[in-house]
Amino acid sequence: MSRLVISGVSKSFGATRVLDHIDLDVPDGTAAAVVGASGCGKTTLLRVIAGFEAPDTGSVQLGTETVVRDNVCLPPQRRRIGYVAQDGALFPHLSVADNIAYGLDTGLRGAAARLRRHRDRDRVTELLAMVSLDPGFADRLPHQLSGGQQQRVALARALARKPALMLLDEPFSALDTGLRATTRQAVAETLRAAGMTSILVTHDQEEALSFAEQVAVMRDGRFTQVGPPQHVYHHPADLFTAHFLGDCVLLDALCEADIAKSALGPVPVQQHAPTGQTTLMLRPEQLTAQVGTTDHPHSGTVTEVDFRGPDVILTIDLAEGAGTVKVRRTGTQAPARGDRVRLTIQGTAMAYEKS
Ligand SMILES: Nc1ncnc2c1ncn2[C@@H]1O[C@H](COP(=O)(O)OP(=O)(O)OP(=O)(O)O)[C@@H](O)[C@H]1O
Repeated sequence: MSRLVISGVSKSFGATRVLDHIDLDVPDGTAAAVVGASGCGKTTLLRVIAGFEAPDTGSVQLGTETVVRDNVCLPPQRRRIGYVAQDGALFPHLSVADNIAYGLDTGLRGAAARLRRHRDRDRVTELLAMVSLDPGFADRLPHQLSGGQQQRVALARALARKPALMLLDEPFSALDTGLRATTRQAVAETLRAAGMTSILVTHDQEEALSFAEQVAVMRDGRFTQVGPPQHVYHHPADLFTAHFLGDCVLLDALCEADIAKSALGPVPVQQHAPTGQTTLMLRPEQLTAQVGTTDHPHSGTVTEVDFRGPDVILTIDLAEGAGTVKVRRTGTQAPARGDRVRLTIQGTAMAYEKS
């Protein structure tokens, strides 16, 4: 069992509070992603879990073991936790096999260690297979691998100790877009196949949403929201979280009995939404723009077409100066600049009290 439960963890450096009452429950064998802007405290949280920093207050429980509470603080090497850093941190002078075998090291040195590593060769091959690397990579040096391959070796090294929990600190951020997505998928599959509990720290919302069963959005050392990716994306707790997780369409709306009336007509909103003047939030893919209707009340004019490959983002000026909205459309047969379009909303919107 390797459920991770973090309760009331706070940490200050001098007068600056970097973690402020953090609670997180990661069920056994699942992945959580902590996403937030640079400097919000993500790495510090991982360092507290790993044992490189002691929190001022709070507790960390891994499986049946309390690794931090009050005066108890297990040293990192006794925590059964693997850590993969942003740059992989492989030893440049050691081969791939020796880098991985280092993770298997039991403290033996010299000839005994060499003998041990030789015996561990089979395990190295097994670990390379786990991270989808050919056994032929074993004798290469890290600089003879691509960035994505290096990160897989780093993961294999961390897996070698069979940790109960894997911590991943922005492990894909140095990779270019294509490699990033494939490496992320490979790592997620490896961890899933191993049934390992994990936490990924990232500043990339798409990465967080695709990687984990649970996403925690961090702002200034606090979680603004923790929940399944689809829920936090479609029902963000506040406008900060909404903006952080993706593009937003914002409209003024009058809200009553969980229906909001805006320039685009009435739309259902979340249960127990605020009443009166609100700010309405939709995702751009919730709007459809149909060309050719000129006199419909919920129409507008396309003023910008931002081509992004698989889709385009249309900027549309609403009729009667009611504002501007952004609409996501597939790239084929998208409206052109100057087209008049009729707008309709799909699904439920989120209404927030006007700030
Ligand atoms: N040992 C330390 N001593 C003093 N301040 C620190 C220390 N470690 C981190 N900080 C500060 O704590 C804050 C949070 O740092 P942290 O590295 O946790 O942020 P982060 O969200 O991981 O950022 P990034 O995405 O840029 O890595 C920062 O303002 C940082 O300068």
